[in-house]
Amino acid sequence: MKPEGGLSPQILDSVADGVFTVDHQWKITTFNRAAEVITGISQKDALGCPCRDIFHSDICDGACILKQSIESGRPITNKSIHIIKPTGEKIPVSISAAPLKKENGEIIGGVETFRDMSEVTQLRKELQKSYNLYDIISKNDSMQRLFHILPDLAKSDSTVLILGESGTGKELVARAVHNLSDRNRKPMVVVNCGALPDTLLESELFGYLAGAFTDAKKDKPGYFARAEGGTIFLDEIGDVSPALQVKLLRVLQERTYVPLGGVMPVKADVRVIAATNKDLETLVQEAKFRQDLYYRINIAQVKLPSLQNRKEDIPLLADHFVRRFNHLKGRHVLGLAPETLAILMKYDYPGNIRELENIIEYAFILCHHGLILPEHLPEKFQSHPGKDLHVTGKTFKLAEIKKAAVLESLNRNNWKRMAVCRELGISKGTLRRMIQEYQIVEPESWRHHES
Ligand SMILES: Nc1ncnc2c1ncn2[C@@H]1O[C@H](COP(=O)(O)OP(=O)(O)OP(=O)(O)O)[C@@H](O)[C@H]1O
Repeated sequence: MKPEGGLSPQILDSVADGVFTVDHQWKITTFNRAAEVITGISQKDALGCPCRDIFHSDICDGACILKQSIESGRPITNKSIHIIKPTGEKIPVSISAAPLKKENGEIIGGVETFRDMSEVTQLRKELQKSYNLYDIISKNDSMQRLFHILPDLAKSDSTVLILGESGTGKELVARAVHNLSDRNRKPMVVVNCGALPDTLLESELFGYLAGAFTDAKKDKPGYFARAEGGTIFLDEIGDVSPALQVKLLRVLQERTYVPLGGVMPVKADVRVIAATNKDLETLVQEAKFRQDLYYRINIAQVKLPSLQNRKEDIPLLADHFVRRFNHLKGRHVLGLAPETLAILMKYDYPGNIRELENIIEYAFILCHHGLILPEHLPEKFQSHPGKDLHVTGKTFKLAEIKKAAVLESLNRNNWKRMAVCRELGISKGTLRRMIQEYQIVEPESWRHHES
């Protein structure tokens, strides 16, 4: 029998993709052979069931693509989601949805096709393994070369100098060198040399003995002592004063240092990794950085490219941060919508990877499930603030987006306003003003609840 909407079961069964149709009550009216194979549910059991009972997908609550397509009257293609089989197995699928129309144009339900992506996902995972070394993610050529040499560099025990703009992953690379080295059972101590005044930095690095100064009641070990047997990471080495540079040179040359207030040198079995976002050669020419120290630390040099120069990494890194924040915040955000990725690919990232990470963290404030859309990005990406935004072909006003975010959060949190403020990161006063401005009315059913 040919179901309403004109889809012939014989033709559908010869299609390799899963196909099903639903009526206005989301009850399944067609379910082809491939759908049976992918879901593990027979056509007999599926027909007449609400589609969410069959697919248990991560978008059934809230971000249903089929619903969006039926409501907008437009097809939606190639969205990646997961469905859950009766065995509990989670299957990655790529889905497309379209409204199902009668010949007179009346919408009578929807049709969805889905493709099993398990094999592709497995292959992608294997490929991604080669794009990942101790949480450093990159497919960029120069980074791939770095991945290749890093294990040998780590084992060599020599001093490493890491150069790169702020936020390019210098500390991450230092950690990988430490973890890949034979010192990995001992600590890696991180020192931000630019953050402390000179005298304090010296006592923090080398420690002091009781009586070294008025407040020194007892001996205090410094960072070098704490890193004994392990690694010290001297970040912002370009900011160290000339006086302290002499003392660092001594540690590197003689492997000893003298704590403040002491006379006897103490042995230091510590590997030094230094990093800077400054141009050390220029500092040497300007006599602001000692040449002999520069030669001592510049034995093995690692240069990290800016994100601007490895834009091919943006999709990988964005995916990585989505996974990380899903894990940290217990969410099920699916990833970036193609139009969001297009916006992020065009941006310059003066703050490099740290800035991309912050952008994704911000998007998690507004996006709770489904895909990260352009309106979830920080204000600077909203191309015409106050004017219309174009999202997936539909036109929204910025105010409409904010209203939708507030309304969605109120409903999600059962109109508990404190919870909404926490979720959206706004004050109670701001929420009150937004409710008034957007004329949001609390439904009758919640009035008697505490808010
Ligand atoms: N290649 C990468 N893959 C995954 N995450 C990265 C990568 N590079 C940097 N990050 C992340 O970006 C953030 C900044 O990295 P990191 O602190 O290592 O940069 P940095 O160059 O040391 O910055 P600064 O010079 O400001 O100290 C961290 O959260 C780090 O985990």
